[in-house]
Amino acid sequence: MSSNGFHSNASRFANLRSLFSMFSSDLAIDLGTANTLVYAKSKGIVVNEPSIVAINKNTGEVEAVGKEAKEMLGRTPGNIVAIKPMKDGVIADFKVTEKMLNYFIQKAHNRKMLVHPRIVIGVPSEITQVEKRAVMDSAYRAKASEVHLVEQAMVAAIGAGLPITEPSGNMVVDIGGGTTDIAVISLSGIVYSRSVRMAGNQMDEAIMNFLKRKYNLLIGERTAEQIKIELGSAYPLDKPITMEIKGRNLIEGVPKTITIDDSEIRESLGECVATIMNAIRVALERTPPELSADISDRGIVLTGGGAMLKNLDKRIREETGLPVSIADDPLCSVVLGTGKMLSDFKLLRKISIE
Ligand SMILES: Nc1ncnc2c1ncn2[C@@H]1O[C@H](COP(=O)(O)OP(=O)(O)OP(=O)(O)O)[C@@H](O)[C@H]1O
Repeated sequence: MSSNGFHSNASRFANLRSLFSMFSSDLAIDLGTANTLVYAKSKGIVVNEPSIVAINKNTGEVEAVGKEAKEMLGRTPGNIVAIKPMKDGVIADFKVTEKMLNYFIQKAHNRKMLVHPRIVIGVPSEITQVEKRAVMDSAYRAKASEVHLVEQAMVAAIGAGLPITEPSGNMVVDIGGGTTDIAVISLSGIVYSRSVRMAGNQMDEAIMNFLKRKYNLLIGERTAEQIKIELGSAYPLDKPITMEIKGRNLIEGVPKTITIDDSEIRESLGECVATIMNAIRVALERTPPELSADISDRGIVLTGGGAMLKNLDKRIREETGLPVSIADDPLCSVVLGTGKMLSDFKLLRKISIE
């Protein structure tokens, strides 16, 4: 063979290989109520943005997605609406979810139009058949070649590094934006799982309602979330903290600033935290005794953004008497666990829920 022939064969091979890798750029997605994260095989997390889309009402065109759209939340002019297409962990607005998914998939692939990835998506455990279909159809329409669904709590446990393939009990509580997913896992199987529609978003709403009721102060969603993150807690703090809050007085109709402390916000979150505590208690009651013994040794692992609510771990420890730990990177546990499935098809087949 001439050296030219060799070179052209070699370069053809290289082209084929790069074409193949382009087509095999599989993705793992945590399609969350609050945030969508995308993990690309061999690259890691390539998208981590709020699940928000800004749409121009006149043209129907997407104006912005993710971080840029979040900036617009509550500040849009009349012709633009900022939409959160996911509610309670599932699709509330099919069309907008599809647009968002399509945008993030293109972004993950640097806008190479020809890519048809296999996609693994983490969904809440109590998702209905109709909701499952909707998630899958959105991914297929966003040009996926294959779509697999996995339970968020299962992949959160994998992402948090729990030894889920061993014959011993592991308990994970994933507190996201729309749902809290609780699971007891052993031998790669879910022994018990429950998804309650009580998580970060409902905490934001509780703060908004509390300030409206007690101080006649109207605040936006973004401010409520900031208050929760800075001041919110589930158990008394060692050092009390206060915060200045700006909003609109409902009676006078003018901007107003008030100062509140952590105890008031803890009180406003009381019902939300109690609902999560109750779901954990029920999960512990329904766990078979052998696995209960494992859990009392290993404890409960918390994942999801809500796991970072101040002293939530302490509150769960106090009320259950069990060891409680927070995953190293709670906001990324689901996508990291889902990402691991891209190179472990045997485990994926076992845990896939379609
Ligand atoms: N430090 C913090 N304290 C309390 N809550 C927090 C903190 N940081 C983030 N959060 C909350 O975590 C939530 C987002 O968590 P996450 O990204 O895990 O949810 P998600 O996957 O989008 O939702 P879901 O799993 O319900 O679909 C938001 O409600 C956010 O306000």
